[in-house]
Amino acid sequence: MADPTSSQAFAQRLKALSEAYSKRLDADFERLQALVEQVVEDPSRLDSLHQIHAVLHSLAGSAGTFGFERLGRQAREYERQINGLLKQESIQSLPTREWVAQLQDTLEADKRQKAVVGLETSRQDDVDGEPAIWLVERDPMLAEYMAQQLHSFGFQVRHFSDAQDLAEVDDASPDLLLIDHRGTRHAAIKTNPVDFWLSQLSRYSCPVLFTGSEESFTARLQALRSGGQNYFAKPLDMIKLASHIAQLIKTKDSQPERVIIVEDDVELSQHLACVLEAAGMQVNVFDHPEAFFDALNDINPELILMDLWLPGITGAEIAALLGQMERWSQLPIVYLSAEPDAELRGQALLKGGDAFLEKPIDTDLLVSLCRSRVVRLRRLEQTKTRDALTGLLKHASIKGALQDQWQLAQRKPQGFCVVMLDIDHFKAVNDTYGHAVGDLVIAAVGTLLRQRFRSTDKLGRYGGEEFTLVLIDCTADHAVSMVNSLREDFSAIQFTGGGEPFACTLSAGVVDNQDFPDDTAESLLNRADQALYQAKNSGRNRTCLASETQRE
Ligand SMILES: Nc1nc2c(ncn2[C@@H]2O[C@H](COP(=O)(O)OP(=O)(O)OP(=O)(O)O)[C@@H](O)[C@H]2O)c(=O)[nH]1
Repeated sequence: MADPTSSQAFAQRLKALSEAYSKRLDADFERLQALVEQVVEDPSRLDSLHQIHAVLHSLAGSAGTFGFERLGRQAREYERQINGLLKQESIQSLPTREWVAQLQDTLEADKRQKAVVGLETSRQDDVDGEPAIWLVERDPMLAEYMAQQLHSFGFQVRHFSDAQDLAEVDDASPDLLLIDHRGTRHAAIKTNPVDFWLSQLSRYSCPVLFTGSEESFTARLQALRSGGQNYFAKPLDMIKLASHIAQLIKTKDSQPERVIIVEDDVELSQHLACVLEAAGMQVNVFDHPEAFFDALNDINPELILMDLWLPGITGAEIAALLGQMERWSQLPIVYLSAEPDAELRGQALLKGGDAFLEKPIDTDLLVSLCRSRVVRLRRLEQTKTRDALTGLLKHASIKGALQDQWQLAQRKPQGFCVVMLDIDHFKAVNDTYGHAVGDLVIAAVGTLLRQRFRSTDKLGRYGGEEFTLVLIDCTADHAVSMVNSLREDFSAIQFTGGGEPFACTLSAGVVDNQDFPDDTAESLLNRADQALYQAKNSGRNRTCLASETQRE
């Protein structure tokens, strides 16, 4: 583990933030105490009860995020009880002084054993080109905390303390909006929050995530109806949130859908290709099946649009042949047909295809059908090939991806690099802070990798705390510099376990396929591994290049 003092600026900032929040808690408690006294003296003071509710609501939302988890939970429970009283508009069972005393005790206990399991960072500098998140959060301290943490994953955060400030900004260019569902003083938020957000957000085309203080079905449904792609209840798990954001934002850089059209009407296929390419897809057209079968591996299609009647063969027969090949058996196939015979259509579907698109083809329908089928296929692939903790390719998949890349480079010379990465002294992280904190560290590597590299690169979790990258079209110099920048970012991330901040480092071994033209995929991987061990043996927290050490 890196010496935590190496991130002094961060530690100071974190400490200042934590102290400021503690002060705010003291002020909240004073206020709570005064309000409770008012209600005890005069039980008809519904206004005071409303204010108690507001203080508890704010505590419930923010305390957990700053590490006062039990305090947050207790405040949430009292908030729930007051909600019940407010609904009845009567103060039968008063919020007693005991509540405040209990909250105070919990606060002291949380302070004594502040077991923050979270992630903070010292990374402060804005970098051009980093995805921009616009954050609407009325609690300035929570906003600063969130911004700081998201920054470590390479996001620029612009903070708005109220949705109305957001409305005053002329451009609407964030990559993602992260909004507290109650993040405005506007009166409409109380009466019709869904309509309020729909009208506020109509000019944005980026993904929207909502945060909120309640974890309930209603809160989630409201966020969904307000245009949110997801909802995160406070206290926020910043690693999950950052990982989710990284996935959503990645779509900017995501690969085009790979579509094959098999159609003997050349004008029609060119027209369809033109429409799909204009929608950003990558299209290959074939007018006879042999060439199509030969090209499958290289194109690696995600959808086939198939004419039902081709010279000498039917589209349904091609679908049946594909179904027999393990690699292509799940590939979505859409028949292009003007076939009116329902029985024939039914038989074609039984042989393999998934759907029919009527000729003449409605181009809007064509685009949305292709897109939705590919999205579904990618999701399915994701669950089969991706490691749940990191979202990276699993062991067998990254090895398969390396093999595919190596084969491609045999046919069409292309430079690529293989990188083996390993977290330094990771056993000590597990031993000191527990397996759950270790998992967070592994997950953070996954998120950083997905954030830092292109979608064309292959990123995998080789096993445990070891990662394999296949960087396409990449020279050794470029790979080393990217890995070094990744290592630097990672070492700036400040984790905390058992209340104690700590940082981790990475070691890496890199090999360039062009330095070893006679190597197999397996031996390239071994060379990267040997280079990694050289990095470990020469002090860790560094990158070694195989060509420097192993050229025979
Ligand atoms: N938390 C967690 N730990 C894991 C996981 N997979 C493997 N590990 C642990 O990772 C640790 C790897 O430790 P070692 O191989 O000894 O290496 P190291 O401590 O990182 O030391 P160096 O690599 O030499 O710097 C072992 O303690 C494993 O139990 C996982 O999914 N989660």
